[in-house]
Amino acid sequence: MNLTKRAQFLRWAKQYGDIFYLRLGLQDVIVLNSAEAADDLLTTRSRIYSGRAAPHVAQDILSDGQRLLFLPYEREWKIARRAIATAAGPAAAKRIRAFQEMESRTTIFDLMHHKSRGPSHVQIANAHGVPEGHWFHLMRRFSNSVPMNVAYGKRVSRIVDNPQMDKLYDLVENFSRVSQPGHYLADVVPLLRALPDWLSPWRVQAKKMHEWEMGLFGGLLEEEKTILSKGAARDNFLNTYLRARAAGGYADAPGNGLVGDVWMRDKMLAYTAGSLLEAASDTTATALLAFVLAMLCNPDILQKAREEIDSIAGPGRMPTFDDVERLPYVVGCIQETLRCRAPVIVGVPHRADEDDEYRGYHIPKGATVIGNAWAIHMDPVRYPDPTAFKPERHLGGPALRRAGGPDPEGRAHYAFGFGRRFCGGKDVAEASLFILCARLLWGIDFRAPSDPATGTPRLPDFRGEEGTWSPGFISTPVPYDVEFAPRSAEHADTILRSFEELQDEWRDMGLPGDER
Ligand code: HEM
Repeated sequence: MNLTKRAQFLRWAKQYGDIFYLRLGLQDVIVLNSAEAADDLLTTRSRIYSGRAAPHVAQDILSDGQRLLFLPYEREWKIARRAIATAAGPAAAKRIRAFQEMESRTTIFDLMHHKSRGPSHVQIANAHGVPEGHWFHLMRRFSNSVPMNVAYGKRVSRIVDNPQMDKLYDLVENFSRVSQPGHYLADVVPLLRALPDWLSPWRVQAKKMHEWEMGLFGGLLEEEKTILSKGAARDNFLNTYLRARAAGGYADAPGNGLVGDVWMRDKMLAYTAGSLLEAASDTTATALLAFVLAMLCNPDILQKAREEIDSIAGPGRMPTFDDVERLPYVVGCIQETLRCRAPVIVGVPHRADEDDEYRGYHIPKGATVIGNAWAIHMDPVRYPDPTAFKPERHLGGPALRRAGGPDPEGRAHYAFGFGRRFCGGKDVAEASLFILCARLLWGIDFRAPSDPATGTPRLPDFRGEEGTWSPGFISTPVPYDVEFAPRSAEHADTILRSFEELQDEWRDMGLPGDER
């Protein structure tokens, strides 16, 4: 969604109240702008509102109907989602913490050594328009390495020359662009779908994009199958699934959809594993980049968060997951980042699968229903002074601080969505954010470079809109420069020692060490 449309949505929310109706082409669209309306429909009545209003070109052609995010609320989605829960649900998230802990040590080491390469590096734009050598890539490496490990048992060990990671970020950006409502006329005018290929360049283009996506997702599936054919049983989503499917009698299951009504066939499996990658990488990276910006724009809050960390961990010891209950203000900073700038800024649209009535309005079957996270997060009743960054809003006890879940009571924010379509990796995401943000605050001094002419920090405005955040489905900060350094010689020593020990730990796990 571009900036103008986003601003328009908020203006309409202010003008027309917490629920309004739009017509986009032939599509009925209902926008829910308050927590109450979104909870009432998307959570309490989730039996009706868990479908997806999938754009025809992005789902039926580009994804060949296999992308989890846009699957209708039917059998295929339930099977895929159950499989994801075993790999990234709350129980799995506890196991994944060990890997996140290790990757955070690498990232802290990388940040400590990061040097901006000066103005010339800005010329070489890498994946997603981020300059080569920019610190954004350090956060993206971390955010991509976690789901790479969950889905495929791999890790991203380099900070440059990661073709699979670059392609993934390109793929997410492309998908985010082409799945915008109305991007293709054929999305809103179904008659056009009957035209032959020679009159439908959009279809030919989308089929090519599908082949390009399968180059990544299908290639990763084939790699894992080859590993498995040599007898290697590994503890990752694909390997575990392929073994279970073989035990269920379907070692080979080419094609789309399900086999035996229970198992995903290959293409669906490739897309489901790929969904883990695409759902986890850019969202987590965006939250991390927004967190750093929020801290830089609010030095008093940064100072307070540091003091909390310093009160529990000295320079000789990094904070760990066991410290989470003792760091409520740091957790509050993370929650407040997600509230002020939810990465999926207006949420992923749901679909009404039946006719319904709500507060005297008729909601027709097939309507797109949007839980507008942005408007909910800017509601001055729920969040007084909503544009201000106030971590203390979230200090209301463990449930409120940690919540973000499908429970409508006491939620800190709605950045992870609604009801049965609620984010499939929320616990993994929260753990990634906690461990990296806590360690960043603990060990690294970070500041915006000063403008040589004025002497003031050169920084986009966290509360601004134009020029700070990218347009699109995922609203990420545009690249901004930061200078990083260890907070003290003792902190540097701890980070270095931990990084050196880590190399043996990677080897023991059969994973590549950090190539620096
Ligand atoms: C800060 C990080 C993240 C944010 C803000 C985020 C947010 C979201 C949102 C808003 C949705 C759509 C919910 C709805 O339709 O109401 C979603 C879906 C999903 N997320 Fe996340 N997510 C994050 C990280 C992750 C991670 C780390 C994983 C996996 C390890 C993950 C897996 C998924 C999956 C599989 C879905 C698809 C749900 C479906 O359509 O059934 N997400 N996420």
